[in-house]
Amino acid sequence: MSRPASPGAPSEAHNVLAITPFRRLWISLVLSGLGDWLSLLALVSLAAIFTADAPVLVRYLAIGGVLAVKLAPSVLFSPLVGALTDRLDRRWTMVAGDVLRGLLYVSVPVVGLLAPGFALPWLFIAALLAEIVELLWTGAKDSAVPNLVPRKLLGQADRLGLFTAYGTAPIAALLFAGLASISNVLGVLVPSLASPEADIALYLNGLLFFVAAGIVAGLPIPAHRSAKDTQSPTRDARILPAVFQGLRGSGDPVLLRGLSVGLIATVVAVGAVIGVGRLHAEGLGAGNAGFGVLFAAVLGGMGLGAIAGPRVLKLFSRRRLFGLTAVLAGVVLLFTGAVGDMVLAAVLALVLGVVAGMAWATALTVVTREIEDEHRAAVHAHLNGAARLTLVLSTVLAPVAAGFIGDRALPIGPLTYDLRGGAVVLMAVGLLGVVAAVVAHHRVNRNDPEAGPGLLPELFAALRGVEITEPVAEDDKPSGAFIVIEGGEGAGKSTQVRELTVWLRDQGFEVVSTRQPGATKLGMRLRGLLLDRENSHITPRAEVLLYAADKADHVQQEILPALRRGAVVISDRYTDSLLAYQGAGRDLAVSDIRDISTWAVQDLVPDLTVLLDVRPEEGLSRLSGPADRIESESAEFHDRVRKGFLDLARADPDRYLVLDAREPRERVTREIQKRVRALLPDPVPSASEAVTGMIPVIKND
Ligand SMILES: Nc1ncnc2c1ncn2[C@@H]1O[C@H](COP(=O)(O)OP(=O)(O)OP(=O)(O)O)[C@@H](O)[C@H]1O
Ligand SMILES: Cc1cn([C@H]2C[C@H](O)[C@@H](COP(=O)(O)O)O2)c(=O)[nH]c1=O
Repeated sequence: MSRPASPGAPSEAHNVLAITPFRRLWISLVLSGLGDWLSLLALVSLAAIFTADAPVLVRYLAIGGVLAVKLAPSVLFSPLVGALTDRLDRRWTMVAGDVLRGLLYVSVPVVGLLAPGFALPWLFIAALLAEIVELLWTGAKDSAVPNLVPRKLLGQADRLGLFTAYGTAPIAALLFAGLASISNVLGVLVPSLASPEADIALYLNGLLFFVAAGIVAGLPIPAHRSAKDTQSPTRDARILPAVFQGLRGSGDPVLLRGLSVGLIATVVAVGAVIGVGRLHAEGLGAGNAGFGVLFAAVLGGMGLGAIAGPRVLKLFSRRRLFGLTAVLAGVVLLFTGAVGDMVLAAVLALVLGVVAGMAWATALTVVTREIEDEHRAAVHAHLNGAARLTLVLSTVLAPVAAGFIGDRALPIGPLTYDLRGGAVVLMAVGLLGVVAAVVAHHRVNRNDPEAGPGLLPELFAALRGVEITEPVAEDDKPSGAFIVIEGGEGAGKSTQVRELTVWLRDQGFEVVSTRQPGATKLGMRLRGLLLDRENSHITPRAEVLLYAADKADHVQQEILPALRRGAVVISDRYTDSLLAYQGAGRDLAVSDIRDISTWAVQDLVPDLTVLLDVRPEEGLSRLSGPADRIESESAEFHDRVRKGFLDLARADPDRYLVLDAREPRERVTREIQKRVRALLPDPVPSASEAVTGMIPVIKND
């Protein structure tokens, strides 16, 4: 008799933390994550303390140097160590990595005590060595995870890993601020400590790493990667190629560039606070404790913003929300630099973190909703890489810039204003961030399918929880062009929608390619219902209404807004499918269905309908995969549908282009281009087909 698997068995678990070995690994990751962030804060503070009597330029350069040594290697070199760590024993690499890092961090205050003259150089050497060790440790950890977690839970483990890596930052910062605020007591209790808060933080750090090593030593991690091992998704992709290739790969480069610029602006704002935070807090009279609070505020705020982002203002366009939060981040940073009060600066840093986190989460929502499946992974990698790279650069360069600006006293009449380098950097980055975010906002919102009539009315309505619906005024005729590709199953509609979209975009037109059913959120659900073969019980009238509901939502939410902006909308199927499939195919009165569909689509008639005509047997034979509910209808049904389409075209020949879909697809494409060229308000000259830089504008007549 077979025994059921125990609830803790990896293959049975639904929550990755229910797997005991992974849970233990995770605890060790929390400890080493805390240690890592604590070491960053302590080393930056020590660099400031060791250079306390030096000119401000030297102090800022020392801080910039510590940040560069701590942050740059993991972003730039982590993909390179993957191959090396595959050859090392993973468990012992992690154990040795934790022990070595612990020893290196503990050595910094010890050397400071024994050889004060060598304290600063050793701080850099120890930090660099610890980062090199961390690279190997991370490689081993990434390839250990798939051994402890079944493949289906790797995504969950990856998300938890990311959450742990960043979530420990504000906790470590608060811990550091706590230690700093009792530094006087610590100094009295342990008089041998040169800089009590930083020294204690580094000793604590060592302890955290040693405990983490002890936990990992007991984990059942096979020594080497085996052929069947899945690679953990946490392993870093190469950042630079991801940044540049992702930018090229998207179907909507204007949107992607806008998202990149806006995100970079917010990330640079956060990096600037971290980079100049230590000496800025000192200028505000708060020292190490103030630095810890600023750090915790900005990174903790980011976490809160990232969680809150998808939940706030649900009725407000995500693209607009992204633009607004990016602009707000710049404005808040400007004030963070300008205020001369530590408490206010900390509150503003928290707000900055929240809006930056919201901008990040909102950008991801836009990508998930609007970037085509085949480009999405590349776009995610691009945004991730660009954000990490700019975070490191801005964190390192902000203190360098502040050092060169220096601290000055500006005489203003009888008063003097203390202008500190850190504050100037924060204000300048804030100002530049506002400009960059405004540009990003314009780019991202150029083709927003969700946007209401005006930003402020939409924002106020969303704040009140009311959705704004735009009435179609008589004189508010859409100015774009609406092209529909119709036909039976497998006629080549999607192929031709794709070709036409690329061709028109190359000519500089704004193109929205879409389909029925399934373009909106509701539409996707309806599509699932309508095409599921299990739903054989759907009655013909209900079917008409479900398809009509998809059309109503689609026209209101996507097609009309795009046409009003002047875009060319290309839809794979539209109302003629309803008339042909449900009217002719199901044998319902076509006139009834026409009334329902005209009402649903607010009388919107395409400027051109291309009918790709093919015998149903031939069209269906082109399709791969199991037939859906409609495809698996009888041959007679599909014959009636084909006849229904041809009857519609015959009744309105001016609006239709009927093409033989058995022709080679390139010829079909050329015929469609010929007809579309004549239709567009500013026709594309035949000679310009190879010219991609030309941007004809669709004008209002
Ligand atoms: N003119 C053509 N001649 C031969 N095959 C074609 C032609 N056009 C498209 N195809 C192929 O037929 C298959 C179906 O094409 P496509 O997905 O574009 O059809 P469709 O009409 O959108 O299908 P569906 O009814 O499922 O939406 C694809 O494999 C495509 O490559
Ligand atoms: C719009 C519309 C569609 N149908 C049918 C036609 C197809 O079988 C499916 C849609 O899937 P495809 O990917 O476009 O092939 O739905 C319909 O019966 N009525 C309609 O209005």
